[in-house]
Amino acid sequence: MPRTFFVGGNWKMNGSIQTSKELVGNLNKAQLDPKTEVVIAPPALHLLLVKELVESAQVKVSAQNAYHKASGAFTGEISVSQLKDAQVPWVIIGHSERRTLFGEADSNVAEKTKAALAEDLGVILCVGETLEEREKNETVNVVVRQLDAVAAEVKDWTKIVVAYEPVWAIGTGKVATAEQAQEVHAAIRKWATDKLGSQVADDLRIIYGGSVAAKNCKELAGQPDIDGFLVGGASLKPEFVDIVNARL
Ligand SMILES: O=C(CO)COP(=O)(O)O
Repeated sequence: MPRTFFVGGNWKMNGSIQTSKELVGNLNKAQLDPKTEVVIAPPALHLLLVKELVESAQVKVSAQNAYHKASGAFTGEISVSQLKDAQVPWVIIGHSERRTLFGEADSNVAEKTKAALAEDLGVILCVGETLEEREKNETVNVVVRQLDAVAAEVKDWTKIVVAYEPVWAIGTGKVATAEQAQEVHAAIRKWATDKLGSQVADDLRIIYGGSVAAKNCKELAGQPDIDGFLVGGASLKPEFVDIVNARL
C-alpha cells in the first residue's frame, strides 16, 4: 500500500481567535488533494474552536505538546488523556523548540510518546540535528539516538509519523535541499527496517519540516522517502493549500 501523504500545519504560538477563524475559513473553502491527510496544530487555547470550525473530515487537529501523566498538580500542562477526552486525535511530540527552549530530553519525548499512544492518539514525533551537529557529520547519529530513545519505550509505531526537522532549517528560510532531506529520510527508513521490521518501515510516514514553502514543496515531495511535511510559518498563509497539494 502506498503511504498516504501527510501535511501538518504547526501554528506554534501564533494568532488570535480571529486569525484562527480566518485560517480555518480559508481551509474550508480550499480544494484540497483528497489523497493528502491534513492535520493542523493551533495553540492549545484555540484547539477546540478550530476543531469545531473545520468542515472537512479530511482535516484533523493536533496539539503541539502534551504531558504524559493523566492528571494532577502539573500547572500549565495538558495531559494526553485530556486530549483524548476532547477528541483531539493527534499530538506533536519532541519538537525542537520543546527540546531546546523547554528542556525536553530524549527520555521525556519517549515517555510522552508512550503515554499518547496508550490513549490511542496519533503522534507526530519530531527529530533533527542542529547546525553544529550537521557540521560535525553527526546528523544520522543524532536522529538515530532520538529515535532509539522512543523505540526503547514504544513497540507499536503504526500511529507514529516521524517528522525530520533539521533545527537549522526551522524558521530560517534555509530549507534542506531535496537531496539532503532524502538522505536523512532514507537513513530513518533504514533505522526503522533494522529496528522495527520491513513492514513497519515500509508503512512509516517520514515527513520533512523546516522552511517548507509553496516554492520548494514539489521537489521535496518528489523524493521517494519524503511522505509529507510539517509546516510552520507557511501554515499561517494561503500557500499552505499549495503545500497540501504538492503531489497534484
Ligand atoms: O518547526 C517547523 C514545523 O514544526 C518548521 O517551521 P518553519 O516552516 O517555519 O521553518
